[in-house]
Amino acid sequence: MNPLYGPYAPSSADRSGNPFVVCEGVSGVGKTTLVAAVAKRLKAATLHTLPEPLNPVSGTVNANLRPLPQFAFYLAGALHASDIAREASRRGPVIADRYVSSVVACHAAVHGLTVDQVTALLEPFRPYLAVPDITFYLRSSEGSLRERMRHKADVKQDDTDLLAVSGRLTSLLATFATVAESDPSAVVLDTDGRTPDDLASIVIDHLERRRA
Ligand SMILES: Nc1ncnc2c1ncn2[C@@H]1O[C@H](COP(=O)(O)OP(=O)(O)O)[C@@H](O)[C@H]1O
Ligand SMILES: Cc1cn([C@H]2C[C@H](O)[C@@H](COP(=O)(O)OP(=O)(O)O)O2)c(=O)[nH]c1=O
Repeated sequence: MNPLYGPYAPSSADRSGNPFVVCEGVSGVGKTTLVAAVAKRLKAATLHTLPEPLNPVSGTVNANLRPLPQFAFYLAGALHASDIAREASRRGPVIADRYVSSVVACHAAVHGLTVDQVTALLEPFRPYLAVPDITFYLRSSEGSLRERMRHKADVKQDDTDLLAVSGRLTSLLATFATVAESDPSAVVLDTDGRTPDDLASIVIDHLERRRA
């Protein structure tokens, strides 16, 4: 029996037709910039996975917890992000900078797990997780990524590791691709040679076509 009832049940989602949009991809690919550009044009609420109050302790958690408790920590972030998304989508569109796909893809890549194993662990919590209408998986060449990373604000240990730890970028690209393949909301967005504004127009076009 599904144990997510009573106090464990998700709050009712009266989204009034407001879209829940997600941007995914590796660090430095341009998620935060695109989320800000789309939010400005759509007057959408934004959220980030990991949300507050968990976000500031992620470095300590990554450094000190073994893989399973680390997963539980990021899962808590996704569950809380779902609550934030449900609440905000009562009032208007919502766009998220990372969400459940990042939890699966990052955790699998960092700990050398398969996407299937991490997905199985997540499965009992699915009924609680708000379902995105559309998830943009941002991609870029390694050259563009290195260039963007040089200018990125607030670079953390995971960001440095992405390009410094041997095989990390390759495995993250692979886990994101695997997650995208089984995501019915997935749209792959190539970002090379496109400005944040170009990309925001593409995102908004997709949303308008979905509504039509
Ligand atoms: N489409 C783009 N073309 C060129 N540079 C970009 C683009 N999108 C973002 N950037 C730049 O790349 C860097 C990383 O972007 P950011 O949005 O912080 O990435 P993420 O949130 O995916 O880590 C920033 O300096 C940003 O200005
Ligand atoms: C959401 C999530 C992020 N991460 C990692 C990915 C990022 O390298 C790092 C910080 O994410 P984030 O703050 O979104 O930074 P960025 O702007 O670099 O995308 O945390 C995980 O390892 N597991 C997760 O579940």
